[in-house]
Amino acid sequence: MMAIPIPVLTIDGPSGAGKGTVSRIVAKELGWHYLDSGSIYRSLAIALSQKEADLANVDQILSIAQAMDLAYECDDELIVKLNGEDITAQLGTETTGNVASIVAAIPEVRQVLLQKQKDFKKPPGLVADGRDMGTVVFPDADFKVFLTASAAKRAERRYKQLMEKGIDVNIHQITSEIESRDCRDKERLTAPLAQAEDALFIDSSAMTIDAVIAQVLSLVPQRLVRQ
Ligand SMILES: Nc1ncnc2c1ncn2[C@@H]1O[C@H](COP(=O)(O)OP(=O)(O)OP(=O)(O)O)[C@@H](O)[C@H]1O
Ligand SMILES: Nc1ccn([C@@H]2O[C@H](COP(=O)(O)O)[C@@H](O)[C@H]2O)c(=O)n1
Repeated sequence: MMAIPIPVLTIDGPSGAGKGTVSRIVAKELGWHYLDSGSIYRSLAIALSQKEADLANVDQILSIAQAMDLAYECDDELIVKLNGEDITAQLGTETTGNVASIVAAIPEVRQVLLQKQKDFKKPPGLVADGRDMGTVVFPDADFKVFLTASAAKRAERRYKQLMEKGIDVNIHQITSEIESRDCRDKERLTAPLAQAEDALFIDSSAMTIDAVIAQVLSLVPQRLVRQ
C-alpha cells in the first residue's frame, strides 16, 4: 500500500517577523501539527545554563543536547517541558534567544537537533517555523513562506510584547540585539537564515497579523484542510 503524503508548510524568517504568531493560528485553522523549531534551540540554551556549561566546549554542548528530553503540550499557549520541568516562562527571554543563536551556529549541534525536528512531521500535516525549515529540515515541503519585516518594526513589536509580559526592556537594546542576532543567523556557514528559492516572500512591516495569515492560508488547497 502506498503511504499517504503528509503536507508540510514552512515559515522561515528573522526574529520578530511574526512567524510564531502566524504559524500557530495557521496550524490551528488547518488542523495540522505545529513545530516551533526555535524553541528547541532555546531549550538547549536553558539546558546549558542549568548545567552552567562552557559555550566554548562543543563536546559538553553536544552531550547536553543529546540528553535533552523535550515534551510539548499544546494549550492556548505552547507549554515546553525540559526533562520534566516546565521551562515555558524562560523560553521567550532575549538572553535565551541570544544563547540559542550562538549555539545554533555550531554544525554538530544542528545535526543532533535535526531528527527531533523531523519527528514533528505526522498526519494530517505540519506547519514548521524557524530559520531553515524550507531549506534544510523540510526541503521538500509542499508550501514555503519567507516572512520578514524591517528591523525597526520587529524591534518595536518585540518591545511591546515583552512590556506586555511585564518584562522591562530598552528599545535601543532590543534593536541592537535583533540586529546582531539577524547577522549571526544569516552569516553562519551551516543552515543560515535564507529564503528558499520556492518560498513565497511576505514583508509584514505594514500588514496586520490577519492579512499575513490570509496570504499564508491561500497557499493551501481546501482539500488538505482537516474538517
Ligand atoms: N503583522 C503584525 N503586526 C503587528 N504585530 C505583529 C505582527 N506580526 C507579529 N506581531 C507581533 O510581534 C511579536 C513577535 O511576533 P512572533 O513572536 O510571532 O515573532 P517570531 O518571528 O516568531 O519571532 P522569533 O523568531 O524570535 O520567535 C508578537 O507580539 C506578535 O503579536
Ligand atoms: N530553525 C531554526 C530556529 C531557530 N534557530 C536559532 O534559534 C534562535 C532562537 O529562535 P527563535 O525563532 O525562537 O527566535 C534563532 O536566533 C536562531 O539562531 C535556528 O538556528 N534555526
